[in-house]
Amino acid sequence: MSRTLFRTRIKFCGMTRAGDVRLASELGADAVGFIFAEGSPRCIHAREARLLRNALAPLVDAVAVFRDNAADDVREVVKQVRPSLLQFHGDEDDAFCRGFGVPYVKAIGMGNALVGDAVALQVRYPGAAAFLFDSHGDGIDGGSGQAFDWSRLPPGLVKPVILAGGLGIGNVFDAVVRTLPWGVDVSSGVEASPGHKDGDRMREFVEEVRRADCHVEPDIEAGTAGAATANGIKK
Ligand SMILES: O=C(O)c1ccccc1NCC(=O)[C@H](O)[C@H](O)COP(=O)(O)O
Repeated sequence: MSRTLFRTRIKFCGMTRAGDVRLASELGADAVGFIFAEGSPRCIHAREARLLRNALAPLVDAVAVFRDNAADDVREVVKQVRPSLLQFHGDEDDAFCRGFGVPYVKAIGMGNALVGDAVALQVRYPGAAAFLFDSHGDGIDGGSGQAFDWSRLPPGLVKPVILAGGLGIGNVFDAVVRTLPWGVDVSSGVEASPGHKDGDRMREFVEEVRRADCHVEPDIEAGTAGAATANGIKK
């Protein structure tokens, strides 16, 4: 697809306030994330997420984020919140992730030394709708605000790639131009404090992603270097 016609998808994660959800919708975000991972400062109850979901505009996805939650917890969230996507950050296998009748995204922790190549990931998670690469692993948690080395993204993935981990106003332009992901996911980088988003940062983040979408590297346009992206989609 021509880069000029491509729009990098944006997910704002770790929502805890209806006003932030509403603003995300108005800014043109594609999705917001609700965290159900125990121990996260952004963790909310299914009942709260259900109310937050009602603040979401039509055509914006609600994503429910888990880390090794019990199947009953996931079922309860699916029932109450009706997310359009599930996102799994723990050691869940494909059978578990597929077991709820909702498409899922598998988060891959780039903090781990051994991530596996594209083939290994796709064989391990054949049901995944997309892979989200984040910085967690080796003592680092999801939503850490830490970036990883983007050159470690496994090339040749057929499924869409969502880039996460330490993105913010200062680096998301470079991140998009260098890795050409299907989408970007941010939490800490647009926050005033954990779970409380900063409206100005959210707006600037969207502007930076859109600026990157309009920025066509000559070598990418000519199809010489970097045209085949981490997610295998030529833009
Ligand atoms: O955000 C959390 O607190 C969290 C805790 C446990 C598992 C996942 C979590 N976040 C989910 C995410 O989608 C990403 O990790 C996040 O958007 C990227 O975080 P950040 O580096 O803060 O931008």
